[in-house]
Amino acid sequence: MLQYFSETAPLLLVGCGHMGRAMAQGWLRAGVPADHLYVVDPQADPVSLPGSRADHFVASAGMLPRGMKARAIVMAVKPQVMNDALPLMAPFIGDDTLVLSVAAGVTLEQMARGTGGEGTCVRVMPNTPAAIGEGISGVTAAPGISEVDRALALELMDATGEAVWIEHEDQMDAVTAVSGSGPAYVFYMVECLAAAGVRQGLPEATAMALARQTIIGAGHLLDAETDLEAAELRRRVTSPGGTTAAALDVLMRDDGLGQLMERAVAAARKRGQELAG
Ligand SMILES: NC(=O)C1=CN([C@@H]2O[C@H](COP(=O)(O)OP(=O)(O)OC[C@H]3O[C@@H](n4cnc5c(N)ncnc54)[C@H](OP(=O)(O)O)[C@@H]3O)[C@@H](O)[C@H]2O)C=CC1
Ligand SMILES: O=C(O)[C@@H]1CCC=N1
Repeated sequence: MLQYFSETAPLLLVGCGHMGRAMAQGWLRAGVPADHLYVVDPQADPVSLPGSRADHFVASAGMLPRGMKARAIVMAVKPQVMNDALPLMAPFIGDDTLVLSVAAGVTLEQMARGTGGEGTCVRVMPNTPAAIGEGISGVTAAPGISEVDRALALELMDATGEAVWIEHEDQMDAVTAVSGSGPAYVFYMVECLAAAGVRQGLPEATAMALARQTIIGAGHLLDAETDLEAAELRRRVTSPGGTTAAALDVLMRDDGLGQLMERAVAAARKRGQELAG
């Protein structure tokens, strides 16, 4: 990825909140030199991004070096401010510039309107485990994107974990609902499991320690056992007639977790569609 950027054709991050910072950490870890990374954010706090250059953090686009054309601009602002934020980037978009948006719901068409049709738009849906190189992103663009730009978009997101190309943009709201929002479902699972432990008589701290490490350990096991499906790992916990079977009888019934997850993911996807503007 190093070959794509330079001081005069840098990587420009717009919005360095939870998601923007998580990605920038991944890029710096992947070897993007701090000299080749600029950040625009009203909060502009380089301390939050170790390894970055303080003088490359600016509070507004107007404070970026004049005449600079970015090789890639990654828009990580809220969907609701995208229509205002995109036109401000126009001076930094050249023929060669890739404009990526990670905003839920924001479509390629909306991006093209915001950039005035300049540059090449790419829509991405990452997730926050990107901060530790364990993210997964869905990436899509109009069919005419060049091989080089497609490779750059995938490499940018690969640097934060894995990246998968999504052929049809209309699947991006489903990607958002599964993997973009997904980490929150897992963290809520920790909260619910701990709360259930407390209800069964465990001290709060003990219940949280048990729930937390159970999710961490299960995730690592899933990662380590690459040949085994999640369903097989589940079966290996489940002794016939045992305790897990009793719990799964509750979770797997018709109105159980499967149905609840289906409704939750459908709600997230619908909200993504509503955020398009
Ligand atoms: N959080 C997540 O897990 C994921 C988020 N996303 C997407 O990432 C985007 C950002 O979300 P998230 O990081 O959670 O939000 P945050 O609010 O944490 O970060 C957004 C940042 O952008 C700043 N900002 C606002 N306007 C501008 C502007 N015009 N120029 C530059 N910076 C600006 C905000 O500053 P201020 O606070 O002062 O407004 C804030 O620091 C959203 O579009 C979301 O859909 C995608 C996948 C996962
Ligand atoms: O909640 C949201 O809208 C964003 C998009 C995916 C995760 N967070």
